[in-house]
Amino acid sequence: MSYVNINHIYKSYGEEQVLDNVSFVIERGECFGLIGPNGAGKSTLIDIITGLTPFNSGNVQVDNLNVPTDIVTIRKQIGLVPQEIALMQELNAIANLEYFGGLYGLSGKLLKERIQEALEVIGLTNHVKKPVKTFSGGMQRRLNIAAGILHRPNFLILDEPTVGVDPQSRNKIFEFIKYMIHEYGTTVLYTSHYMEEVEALCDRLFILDKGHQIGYGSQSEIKQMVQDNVKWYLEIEQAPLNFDNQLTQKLSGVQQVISNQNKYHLIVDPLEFSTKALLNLIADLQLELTTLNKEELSLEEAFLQLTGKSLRD
Ligand SMILES: Nc1ncnc2c1ncn2[C@@H]1O[C@H](COP(=O)(O)OP(=O)(O)OP(=O)(O)O)[C@@H](O)[C@H]1O
Repeated sequence: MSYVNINHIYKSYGEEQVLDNVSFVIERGECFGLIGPNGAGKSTLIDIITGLTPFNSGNVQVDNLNVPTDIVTIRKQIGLVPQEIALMQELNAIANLEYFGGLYGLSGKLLKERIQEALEVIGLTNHVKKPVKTFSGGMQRRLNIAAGILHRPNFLILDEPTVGVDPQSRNKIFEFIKYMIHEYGTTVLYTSHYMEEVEALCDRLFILDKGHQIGYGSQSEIKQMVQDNVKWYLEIEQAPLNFDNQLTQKLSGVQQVISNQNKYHLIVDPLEFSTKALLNLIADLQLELTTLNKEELSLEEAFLQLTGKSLRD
């Protein structure tokens, strides 16, 4: 059942078209990934959904309510965890959460209970008395998240929640997201530049680049969009140092080589690439091939194929 409907959204800042006919649906209770290179328009879209930025045309609905007309009711359902840490550095964790809980209209016993639960699910119960300025980056990120869930939102929007956090804090954040979905049926919109995170958390996703839809659907649907690209994995005993270059220069259709010691991943265009030519090259160089397998592209590889490798300003 759809929970968020984004229909034909256009948004410009002056001359710049920042969102160009963007449409997608987020199902109730799913973790939906919104990914794209820098400047793609992800934060602008989040600002539109949360009623912080107007749009030029199209319509946005959350739980059958319209943005911006019904934004006051919609906001009660939303927990927004912004990219920037929004905490009062001189105050401790409890005082910060009391402040944010107050903004959501919580008080007394209920507020105390919600603060305790938020601290537990995000793993901060042992650090409640120290001022936030003494917290590590990961602890601050986790407290930032706790502040966004005190009112038990149906719809949790996490804008790059793992920037600058260590793997332990990142795992805790992942556990927390799964807990919210499992325990409360929360719908999650998750943006990140880390493809392996989106791969692990999100069943469906939308890829945005310079305001345009590049891909939309399940992970396997996205990977099928680049089915023209195939990945081969090979292991070679004692390969020469320049073997990477030989693979790209001497074989046609090799688009990318990722190597680590004697292990090589080749992304190739199957219309041009020939395994026979690869085997001939290995034989000519008198190398010993120990493994050769065809592999599925990772989400990151599919993303790079779809959005290209040119740097964004
Ligand atoms: N308030 C604003 N005024 C003018 N242009 C803006 C404004 N906010 C964003 N933009 C422009 O809109 C485009 C999309 O920006 P946005 O921040 O939405 O992208 P993003 O995908 O969130 O990027 P990042 O991954 O770097 O956070 C960029 O070109 C940006 O410069």
